[in-house]
Order: sequence, then structure tokens, then C-alpha cells
Amino acid sequence: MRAYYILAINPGSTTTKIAVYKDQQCVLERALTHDRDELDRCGSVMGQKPLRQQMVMQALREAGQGQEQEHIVLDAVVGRCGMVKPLDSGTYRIGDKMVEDLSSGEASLHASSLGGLIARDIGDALGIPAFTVDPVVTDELVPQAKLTGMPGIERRSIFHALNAKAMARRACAELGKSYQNSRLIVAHMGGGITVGAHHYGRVIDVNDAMMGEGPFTPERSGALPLVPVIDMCFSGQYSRQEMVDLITNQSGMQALLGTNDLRVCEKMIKNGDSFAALVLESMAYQVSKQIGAMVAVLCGRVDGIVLTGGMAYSDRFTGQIKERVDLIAPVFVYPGESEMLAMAQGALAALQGSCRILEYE
Ligand SMILES: Nc1ncnc2c1ncn2[C@@H]1O[C@H](COP(=O)(O)OP(=O)(O)O)[C@@H](O)[C@H]1O
Ligand SMILES: CCCC(=O)OP(=O)(O)O
Repeated sequence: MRAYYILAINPGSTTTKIAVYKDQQCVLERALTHDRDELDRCGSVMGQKPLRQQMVMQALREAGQGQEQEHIVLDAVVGRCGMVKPLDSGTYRIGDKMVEDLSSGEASLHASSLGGLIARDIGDALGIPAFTVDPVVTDELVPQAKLTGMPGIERRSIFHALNAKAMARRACAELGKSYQNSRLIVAHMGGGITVGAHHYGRVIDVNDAMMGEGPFTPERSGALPLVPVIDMCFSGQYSRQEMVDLITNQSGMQALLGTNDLRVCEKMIKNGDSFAALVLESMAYQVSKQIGAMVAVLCGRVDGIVLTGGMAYSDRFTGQIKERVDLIAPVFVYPGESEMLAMAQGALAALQGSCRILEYE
């Protein structure tokens, strides 16, 4: 069987990661880091598209790839997909309707929306298909998890579906069980933090990464007491957009310590900053508490707990979480993410015809 070359693009809140795969083998990988000031100067998430796209093309050119490539001819491009309508897990073609929804309204809340848009632009320029896999809006919540006490407001599933499911499968392989037959809790701890209950292959509850739920993160507020937030909204000091920006990318560690980088926070702690130590402990405490909530979702029967995402590189941070939760079930620490490989595998299956390519309506 011939080999396929696939470009994967993954814009996160603090990085844009790219990789080229020959089938499932990674032949190029780059993590392009953005600091908050650089992103803020773009004005909005959609305003970041030229910057991130240029950086992707530059990195590909430098690696001897891109449109001028001589040795590698790409067969497909796959992008992490952002905030479109709730979808089943799977591989989707990035069609016109998806581009329209990725370019408008709520999609602009999170950088992952740019993954689909940049992938489609590059796919069109090269005349190859553009796909996306397990979008952040993958929705498998049970009805009990969706209902709130406020008619008209429903909880939603917005989370690190791609990496959480990939890492859950990795833990299952270690446990010698199938994903479809396991009960796991997966905490992805990156720019955003989501903690989900994986019940027999479906994520039946998870904190929404964007809408003010769960732990605070390197740059998000997480859950807040409502009435003080209402007071801020009506104070006349903030527009709606400013309030949304505040809770989605200018709170958390960024607001408390002036950095969204856990490595900087750890240096501050080493230099004797006791407030930085409290911030890190509090974030670990809140992640642990969210894991506790998911234990109840799984009726107390948990095969394993997975800690993953960029912050799982920190032994100090994962150590503090383990202290609180390792009595519940074995803890697996998988630093970083498998999003690139998971995307490439989804696109490869589509190219080989071994999975159904889903269309976004
Ligand atoms: N080696 C490391 N040690 C400690 N923290 C790290 C390390 N690498 C990344 N991080 C932290 O992880 C967070 C970003 O996670 P990541 O999953 O890469 O982000 P994104 O959500 O943008 O994909 C940042 O706070 C970053 O400082
Ligand atoms: C939109 C949900 C996923 C998320 O929060 O991603 P980051 O951690 O990359 O911001």
C-alpha cells in the first residue's frame, strides 16, 4: 500500500503546533510559541489567523516543506477543529458550511477554530482534502449533565476531546482493557483545563473549557461566584467582549502572577515567591476537586486517572494532584499531548477508506 503524507495543524491558546506524518510516522514536528502580548496585539482570535498561518508556512518552508517542497508531496491536511455546533466523535471533511461556522460568532472564542480554517486554506492552495478529527465540541454528555437550574441555559461539552480520548486509550492499553470497556477520568491541563468522565468509550460529563466552569487555568477564570461577576458586568467598566476576554484568556495564573507559563511560575516559587506557590497549589487543589466530582459521575468505580497536557510536565504540579487522588485509582501521567498523531491517524483512515468521512451540516 502506498504511504500518505499528512500535515497536521493544532492552534492552542498559547502555541501553534504543526507536524508532518508519513502514515503514522512523524517526520517533522514544530511547536511555535506565542506570548500573550503578541496575541493580544492581533485584537481577536480571528485576527490571529494571518500571524499563525504565516508562522506555519514559514516553519514549513524552513523545514524544506510547504508549497515549494521538492521531496514530500502532501496528500491531506488536518486541523484541530474549534467551536462549531455539537458533533459526534469522528473524522470530518472541512467543507464550506464548517468554514462559515468556524469564521463566525462563538467560534472566535478559541484558537482551535483557526486549525480548521488554516487547514482548509492550505488544502485549497495545494488541491488536497482538509479534514478535522474529534472536534472540541464532541458531545457525548448524558442528559443529567446538561440540565441546569436555569431554564434556557444548558451545559455544553467543550473540551480537549482529541487528546483526552487518545490518552484514555493509551491508559487502557497499559491496563490491558479496551476503551469501550473502561471507566476513566482524564484531566487535560494545558492553556485550558478539562476533567472528563470516560464511561465505556463516551465522555458522559466534563467541565466546559470556555464558559466559566471547573478549575482556574494558566489563563482562564474557571468557575466563579456568579453575583460578583454580575456586578462586574453592570459596573459600566467592561463591555460584553471585555468580560468574555477576561474570563477566557486574561484570568487565572496570567492575572494572578503575570504569566501563563507554568515554568515561569515554578521559577518564581524556587526564588521564594510564596504567592506563586499558593497559586500552583490552588490550581492543583481545584483539578483534584474536579476529579472527585467525576468519581461520583462514575458511581465510584474508576479504572484509572490520567493527567495530561503541557502542565503534566511539572512533577510539582502532578505530585500535588496525586497526593489528593491516588487512593481512588492508579494515576497515569502522560505529559504533553497526542493530538497531532490522533489527527493524522483520523486523516489517514479517511484517505485509506477505512473510516466514514463525516460531513458537517
Ligand atoms: N516542560 C514544562 N514544564 C512545566 N510546564 C509546562 C512545560 N511545558 C508546557 N508547560 C505549561 O503547560 C501550559 C500549556 O500547555 P499546552 O498543553 O502546551 O498548551 P495549549 O493549551 O496551548 O496546547 C503552559 O502553562 C506551559 O507553561
Ligand atoms: C476549546 C477547548 C480546548 C482548550 O481549552 O484548549 P487549550 O487548552 O489549547 O486552550
